[in-house]
Amino acid sequence: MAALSGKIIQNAFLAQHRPQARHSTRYPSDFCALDTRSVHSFQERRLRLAGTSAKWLNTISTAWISSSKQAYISCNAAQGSSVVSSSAKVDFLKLQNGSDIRGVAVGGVEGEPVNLTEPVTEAIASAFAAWLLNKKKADGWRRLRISVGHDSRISAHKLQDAVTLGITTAGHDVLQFGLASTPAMFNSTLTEDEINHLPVDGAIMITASHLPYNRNGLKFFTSAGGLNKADIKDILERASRIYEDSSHGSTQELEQASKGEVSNVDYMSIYASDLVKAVRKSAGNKEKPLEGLHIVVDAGNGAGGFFVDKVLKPLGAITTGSQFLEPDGMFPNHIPNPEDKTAMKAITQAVADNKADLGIIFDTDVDRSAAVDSSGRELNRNRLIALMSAIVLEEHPGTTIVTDSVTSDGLTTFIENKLGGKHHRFKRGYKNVIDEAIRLNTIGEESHLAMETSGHGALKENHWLDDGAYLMVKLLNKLAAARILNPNVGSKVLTDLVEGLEEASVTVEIRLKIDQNHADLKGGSFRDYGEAVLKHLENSISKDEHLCKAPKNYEGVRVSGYGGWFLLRLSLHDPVLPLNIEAPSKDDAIKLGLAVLTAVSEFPALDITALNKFLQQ
Ligand SMILES: O=P(O)(O)OC[C@H]1O[C@H](O)[C@H](O)[C@@H](O)[C@@H]1O
Repeated sequence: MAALSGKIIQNAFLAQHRPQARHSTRYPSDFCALDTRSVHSFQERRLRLAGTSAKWLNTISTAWISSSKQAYISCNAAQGSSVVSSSAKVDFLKLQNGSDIRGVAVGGVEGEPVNLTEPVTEAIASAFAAWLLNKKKADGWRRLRISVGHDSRISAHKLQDAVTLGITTAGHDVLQFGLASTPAMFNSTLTEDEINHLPVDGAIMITASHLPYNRNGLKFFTSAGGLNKADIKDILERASRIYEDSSHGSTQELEQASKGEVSNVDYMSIYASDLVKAVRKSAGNKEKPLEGLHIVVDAGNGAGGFFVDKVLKPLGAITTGSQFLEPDGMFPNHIPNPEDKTAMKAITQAVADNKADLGIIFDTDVDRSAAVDSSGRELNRNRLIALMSAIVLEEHPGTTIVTDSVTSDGLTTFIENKLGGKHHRFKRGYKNVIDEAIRLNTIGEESHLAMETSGHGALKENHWLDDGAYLMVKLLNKLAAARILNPNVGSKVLTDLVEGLEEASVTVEIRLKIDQNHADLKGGSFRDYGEAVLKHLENSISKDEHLCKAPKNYEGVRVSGYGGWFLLRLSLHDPVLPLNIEAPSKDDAIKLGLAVLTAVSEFPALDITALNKFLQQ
């Protein structure tokens, strides 16, 4: 292993810039105009590349980004990364966000310095290749094929170039997919297609999901699924060593550098055609099973626009009124997030304006989704889980549905009493939920669906891939099958499936921040502090006769009372204690909130302003 990663490290700083020369015509030739004969350290060479990228980004900005304000920010973006000094110390581990990598890729936002620079990204990509090679060491040294895709962010192209460089200089080949969805990237590790050199050994998606325009990140996949936290830590540690060691390159090493090839593949067409096939199959192989059905899509200017041209239209659906399909990394219309109220309002409005039968909304990288029925009823959060549970339980009676921790009591009753399934309410985090469903199957408890209220959902039949487009395809399958029997049915088929789901009239999430610099932490971590808050809350609850701790709970403190419930837990990533409350009335919600307030106000490092505000409303 040491020798293997040594080889990668060596190759990584033997960077030459040939891959750019092979890029598609999208790249202006001056982008590759680097003097590869002169010898520079790994970081210096990458800084020169960053400068060149700035020029390139300016050149393409009018095509890539529509408004002048956006073009200005894109220039800023490149400048932000090019000012990083080659001697700057980089804390790679700070870029870890659970099982993803996230950072600031665009400068200009106060207090948010760029930390996901091109040299850093390049080192991470080299490290992923080294990690992947190590995983496949049974095969011996060989050239890997890695697919690279990105969402619509304004830093997408410069990071794509950095990733490509990191992989090719390590001697491996890159398949560039361009604008792609996260699930499609995973899928490319499974697709059998010799002509397009598929499947790939690994895939990298450049995305920061719904986060603001200045962020970006990386997600990694192998055919076994998304990498876990430990893998990401391993990759970041390798990347740090690659970055640090880079100043030791020599002329001779540069001469010997092995370089991978770069090719462009229209993978989204391949991936989308599988979705089309799935819907046709559920409608007895009818060519246009959605003919006459009006479906509007809101891609939020992310990567989901393909769903209209490559999925819905071939299936015969009418898609007029679909909106925000064109990629725009400034997200000028709304945050591409099916949990966001403004985003849901936008798609609901589009359904109403167009008198559509169904609305579909995706997040930026299409691993999450939600729907709206023809009456404007939102099918997201608990309702979407209920709907998917109804579909999956028809196919697999009695199966266990694994969800995140903030799902409602009403959902449990619905799954268990109405649908005859089992609800396993686990932890927050899509990876946690998916891994738990996989674990249940390995210990003999059948589970076919893992879903979060955030709109992440994965099915066993789809390789446990959390794919927002596939979730919507499951809804389309249902519609297509129903229309075989009655060509006039619309989204009522779906709405009827969630009939009987009890919903609280008050649903709120309040996020309580922990001040990490507060003296009350006594030098300890925010996690320790948060745990202490939770312990204290648990004790105080046990003395309150109106409240009852949930008998089974996997994170935080979940309590029933006053006809509703609350959950206080530690955020997966941030120094925050999110508090979810659901209650039949505002009065009941306030009673639950007050029970929390009484316990947590003894912790001065906890900012309870948001809770007080809710209680005083
Ligand atoms: O714990 P929180 O701060 O609420 O964040 C929880 C969320 O974190 C990430 O965004 C994960 O991708 C989600 O799957 C998860 O739901």
